[in-house]
Amino acid sequence: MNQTATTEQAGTGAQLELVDVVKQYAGQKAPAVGGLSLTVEPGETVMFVGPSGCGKTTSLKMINRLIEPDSGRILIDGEDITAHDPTRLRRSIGYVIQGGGLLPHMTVADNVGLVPGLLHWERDRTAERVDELLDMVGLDPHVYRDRFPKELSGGQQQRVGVARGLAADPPIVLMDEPFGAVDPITRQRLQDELMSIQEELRKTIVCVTHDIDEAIKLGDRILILQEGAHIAQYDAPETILASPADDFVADFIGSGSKLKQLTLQRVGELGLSHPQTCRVGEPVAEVVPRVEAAGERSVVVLDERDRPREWLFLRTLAQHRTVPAPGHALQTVVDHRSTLSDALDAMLVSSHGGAMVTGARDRYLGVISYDTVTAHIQGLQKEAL
Ligand SMILES: Nc1ncnc2c1ncn2[C@@H]1O[C@H](COP(=O)(O)OP(=O)(O)OP(=O)(O)O)[C@@H](O)[C@H]1O
Repeated sequence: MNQTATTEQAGTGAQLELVDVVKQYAGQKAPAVGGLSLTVEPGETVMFVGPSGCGKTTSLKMINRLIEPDSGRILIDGEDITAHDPTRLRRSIGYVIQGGGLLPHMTVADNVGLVPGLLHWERDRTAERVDELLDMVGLDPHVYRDRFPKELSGGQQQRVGVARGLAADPPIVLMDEPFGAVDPITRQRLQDELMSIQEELRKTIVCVTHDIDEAIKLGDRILILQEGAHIAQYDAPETILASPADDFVADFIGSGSKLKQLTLQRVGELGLSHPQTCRVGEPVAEVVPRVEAAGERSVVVLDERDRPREWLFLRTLAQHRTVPAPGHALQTVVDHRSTLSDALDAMLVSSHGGAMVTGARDRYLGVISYDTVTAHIQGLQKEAL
């Protein structure tokens, strides 16, 4: 394990239980949430999906009492939190919203350190935690901690929002359409990052989304709700795809569920190849013979923290004396927990017929080739016949 992960290892998730929770807004004929009961196990990620207005957000916000339930009980590790002081409760549950919800007049560090500050953490401890979290969500603390939200891209703001939700190491994190406001490629990167963070932290995460593919990708279980927050199905994605409980669920997940298997299959489950690598700053005169001796025409460039920075043809590399550090962001990198459909997207912009694959903290693991993915898809298609 890496050196910065020590403080989070204790922070595993708590069990969350809703028992017959009801909410009816004034002036509404029927309850928005008409008696919802469910259990989320410690460390589990549960995705809430369902048609617009079915009560997803209301259900989520009752968990941290941003909305007060009319009746029912909400238990964290068996303890009824409806009796708790709501402000204290909200500090103990992480909350991530669309766009990040950052306070514009506060720096990135102050935004992330907000809840630790309210909990009276020592300043040094907060500062250390802020840097650790920025690093975890893929933002270099030295570059970003003193910036203001308006100096960040939408994806970066959302990353800060995720860091803020995790700052006080809460056992439960609620997310409301966390990646709804960013473009598809950024969204995919953020989803990948969340998966690798979750692999490390095992928080209990409840996340509302409109996107069934996102639910399939991120969820250990998916809660499909009908109007009034009535449960249509609550199961693992594989089960929902293979055996939808009824026509409502079948319609909701849509056609092409074989294709959705692609959304389920992870890059890390297929074989990776291991082409030659080199380091930023290494003399090109040493790299080229090594790569040529291996019979290869290109080389993966890693930085000092083992992160892939570039995938270069030798003819391009030969124009330099030392291996250069590219300034641009890479499109052809996928997390090992990314889905095959994400990998295919990344490969479409690659001239190497593949994508570089990373593990925890963006460390390089190997390369997945277009041929491996297409052979796998053909296998799936044969099985489906
Ligand atoms: N403050 C409110 N006052 C009155 N009715 C409300 C209020 N908030 C939500 N509702 C109603 O309660 C029902 C559930 O709303 P909720 O926002 O929980 O649904 P949702 O599934 O999250 O919807 P969406 O997917 O569109 O965000 C809807 O009929 C909505 O119109």
